Amino acid sequence: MKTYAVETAGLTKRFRSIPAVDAIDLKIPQGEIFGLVGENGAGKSTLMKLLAGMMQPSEGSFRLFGKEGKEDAFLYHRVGALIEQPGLIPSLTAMENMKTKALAMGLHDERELQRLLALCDIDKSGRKKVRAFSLGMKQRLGIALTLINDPDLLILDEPTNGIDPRGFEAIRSLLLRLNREEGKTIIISSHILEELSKIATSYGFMRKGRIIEQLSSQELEEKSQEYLLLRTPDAAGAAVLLEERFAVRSYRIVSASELQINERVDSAALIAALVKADIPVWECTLHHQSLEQYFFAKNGGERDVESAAQ
Ligand SMILES: Nc1ncnc2c1ncn2[C@@H]1O[C@H](COP(=O)(O)OP(=O)(O)OP(=O)(O)O)[C@@H](O)[C@H]1O
Repeated sequence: MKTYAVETAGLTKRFRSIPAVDAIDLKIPQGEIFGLVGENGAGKSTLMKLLAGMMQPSEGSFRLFGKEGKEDAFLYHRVGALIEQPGLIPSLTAMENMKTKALAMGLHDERELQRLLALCDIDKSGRKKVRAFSLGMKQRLGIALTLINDPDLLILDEPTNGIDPRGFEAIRSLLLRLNREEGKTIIISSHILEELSKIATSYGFMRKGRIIEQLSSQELEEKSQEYLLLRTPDAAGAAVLLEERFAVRSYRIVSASELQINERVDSAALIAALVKADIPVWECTLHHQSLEQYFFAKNGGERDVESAAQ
């Protein structure tokens, strides 16, 4: 049976009766890097705080690694969270910050702390105080702090926000290492899908407190690839021809007069074959949808429909 790191059922959090997280049913299998995507105010941080035990739900429940989240206090030792500010003490060094948190948790293994600092590439900062760190270094130290209790699930809220490309690359390779070599499940949020796409293995699109779509990186890749759009009065007939003559399986009948073809196909040969079969072709155009376009179609597109209806 598949083990889920996270399973939520109707998980809801309201602030003054307004839902910030609205009846979310979500399943995240163990071993994933789950990218939580959504615009500002979508409810990402609130969802993460609920899962990290930093907030109580108004309704609903969740399970972590198959156990009831809010009932099993021990379970939170399996979770490491970096939400909003990393909670660093600016007047201390990286190691002093690590020791302070470790002592508060009753842990004393200095060699392990040194290993974590090296893993997060922050071990060479020596006597430098945290206040002199770059944003990227602070975030990496923030991640090192979340690793002290060796959690199985890491919850990271926009850890790459405001970080330059080099800093981003360092965090990206760190997270991939934590996932692949140390087997950690990671939930990471961002409003920049392009960034997440370099890390995530699956995604949840969040809007107005709801998960509006959950899909794997492969599915997202397919949806954001090039496609051929065929406009014809007989989309169904064209689809049959496409399958029989061109062995194309990946297509979608968008409407009675539109066919989206997701596989590469010789468009000139296709048009010739359609015309020969008495299927008129009004238009045949190549389109490319970027990840960003896909994201905005999910967000802005639906908003436009709603506001037009109001
Ligand atoms: N403690 C709180 N009290 C009242 N309202 C809150 C509180 N925390 C969040 N909210 C509201 O809940 C909604 C979701 O906020 P949340 O911070 O979870 O979104 P987000 O997707 O993480 O956004 P951002 O990317 O800006 O952090 C927002 O409308 C926010 O104003």
